[in-house]
Amino acid sequence: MIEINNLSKSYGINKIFENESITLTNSCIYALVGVNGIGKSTFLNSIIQPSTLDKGSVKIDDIPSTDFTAKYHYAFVPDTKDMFLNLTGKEYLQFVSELYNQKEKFDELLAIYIPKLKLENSLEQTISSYSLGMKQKIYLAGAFMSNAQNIILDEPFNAIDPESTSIIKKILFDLKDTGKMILFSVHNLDLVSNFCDKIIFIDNRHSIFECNNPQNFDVLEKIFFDKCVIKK
Ligand SMILES: Nc1ncnc2c1ncn2[C@@H]1O[C@H](COP(=O)(O)OP(=O)(O)OP(=O)(O)O)[C@@H](O)[C@H]1O
Repeated sequence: MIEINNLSKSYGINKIFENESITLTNSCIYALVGVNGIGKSTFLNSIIQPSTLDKGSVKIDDIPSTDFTAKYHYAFVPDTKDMFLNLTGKEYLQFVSELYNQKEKFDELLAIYIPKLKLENSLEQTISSYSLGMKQKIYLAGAFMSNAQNIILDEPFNAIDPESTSIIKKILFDLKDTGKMILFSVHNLDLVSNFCDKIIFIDNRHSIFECNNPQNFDVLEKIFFDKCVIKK
């Protein structure tokens, strides 16, 4: 569970958020939606980097995000694909496993996620040699294998083919069923119209509002055009 209270954030004179509050509950998949440059990554970074907040507070599983132990309660995959390039895929996953104290379950989780993500033949290669989609999948595998309660993903479906998209959605569903909170940002409404439980919109005035997923692309698109698109 993640509670965000009175979040305010500006970059110089560019005000992104002012006094925004929202609570993200367990056993729920949230998609974060808004036009380019409105503040989706800024919102995600506000959760994981408390020092970047101008004002407000974040609690992760009731622990203030400023407390170091809060870090063990979430796994975050940023939108950059250039992390840990000199490690092999397996070394990266071992590193994440140790970080999150999941060493004992490493082999079991590896056997679950790696075949699903079709990374069996790449584990011994360095991440630098991976394609964009393979990099994305190894970072996602790390998040899944961390067993963190809250999974936060910036554009997880970028560079992912339709087959793997479907597999990753199924994995997220399964993780939700074990009680996890999942939050991800997305540009493509098609991807979420029949997938997540709730949509968090950042509207054209940088206000955050949440709604149940209407499970209908046309309805979702109408909300997006009415509320999120910046009118000239
Ligand atoms: N480090 C920074 N310094 C200055 N301005 C920034 C910085 N990071 C982001 N911004 C600005 O903040 C605004 C929100 O950026 P952010 O990356 O959060 O948007 P986004 O919704 O994730 O965009 P996109 O959909 O294009 O990925 C943009 O106007 C961006 O230019």
